[in-house]
Amino acid sequence: MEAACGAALQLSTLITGSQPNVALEPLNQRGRKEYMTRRGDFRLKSVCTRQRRFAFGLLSHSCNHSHVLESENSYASFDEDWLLKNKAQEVTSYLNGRSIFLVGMMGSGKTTVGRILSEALGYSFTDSDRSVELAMGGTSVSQIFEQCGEGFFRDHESEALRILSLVPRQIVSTGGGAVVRPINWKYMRQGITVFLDVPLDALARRIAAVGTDSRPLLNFDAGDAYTKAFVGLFTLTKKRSEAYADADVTVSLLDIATNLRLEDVSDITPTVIAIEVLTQIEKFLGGKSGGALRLYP
Ligand SMILES: Nc1ncnc2c1ncn2[C@@H]1O[C@H](COP(=O)(O)OP(=O)(O)O)[C@@H](O)[C@H]1O
Ligand SMILES: O=C(O)C1=C[C@@H](OP(=O)(O)O)[C@@H](O)[C@H](O)C1
Repeated sequence: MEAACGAALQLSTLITGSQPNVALEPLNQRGRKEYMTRRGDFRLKSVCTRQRRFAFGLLSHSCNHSHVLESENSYASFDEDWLLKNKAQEVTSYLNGRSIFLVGMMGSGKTTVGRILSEALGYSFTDSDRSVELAMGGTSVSQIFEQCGEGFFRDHESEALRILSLVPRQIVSTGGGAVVRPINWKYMRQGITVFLDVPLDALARRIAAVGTDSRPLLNFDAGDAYTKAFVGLFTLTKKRSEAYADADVTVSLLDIATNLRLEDVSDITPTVIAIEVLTQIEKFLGGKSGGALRLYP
């Protein structure tokens, strides 16, 4: 590994992101939620297991369930995936091939949401951490930190982003610390930068669920997984919040939850977050900021 620390990056391996063929797996019990309007309010309710296709009263669905649309209560629901596809189609022309760089803290969903976006847009998906690992012959990020130090990892992360910035039509999930180096912004600004803003408590819960082993900056000796994650993320957030705010677009889970009248951001599915990413990008690029396919009023 000592030798590997000094080895030059194998640049050719850096741009081999996986292709957009990833199936969306439900992340919680609610899975594929459906959103219902009731006199303009949105409520979450599962009404039918088959595909529905309508939004806000513009009915065009293939489900015979009798309560999908009720004129008295103005019920209408739509399928998240259908909405995502339509939004992706709308945004494609505005993007004009530009890549999307997702930034945000560890656990903010850059990889999960990024894969969904790549599939919807027909873009390739690359995780910059995986690019660094590939360039280091498969050595994990944790091992690189342990054996070569954070500075070494950051140098290779910058090189990975430089190369990735040359490639159009891709979704890049960046490492949480990529925003701290100004040079990385130069690379990421070749595309559109999107900050996934997730409350600390939700981040810590997500990371605690999978453990801190693969995240060296959160892997302290003391405390349970949630406490380690929360304390580590809290410290890092203080140092990074200004940098994240430099992203072209911010997608705030708290804002989405407020608009959808959800009590807990954990109830927001990755697909809904992906839709909001596209909506905000469209707004940023001067599109019609939602138009007929808005997620909420
Ligand atoms: N919207 C979400 N709701 C619930 N869990 C999520 C959501 N997005 C991501 N997760 C989970 O959180 C963890 C971290 O997500 P990940 O996409 O790997 O984040 P990042 O790439 O930003 O570190 C994973 O276990 C993932 O399944
Ligand atoms: O926040 C950070 O400094 C880091 C985030 C990690 O990536 P994810 O954000 O994908 O977990 C990885 O790059 C490394 O452990 C450092």
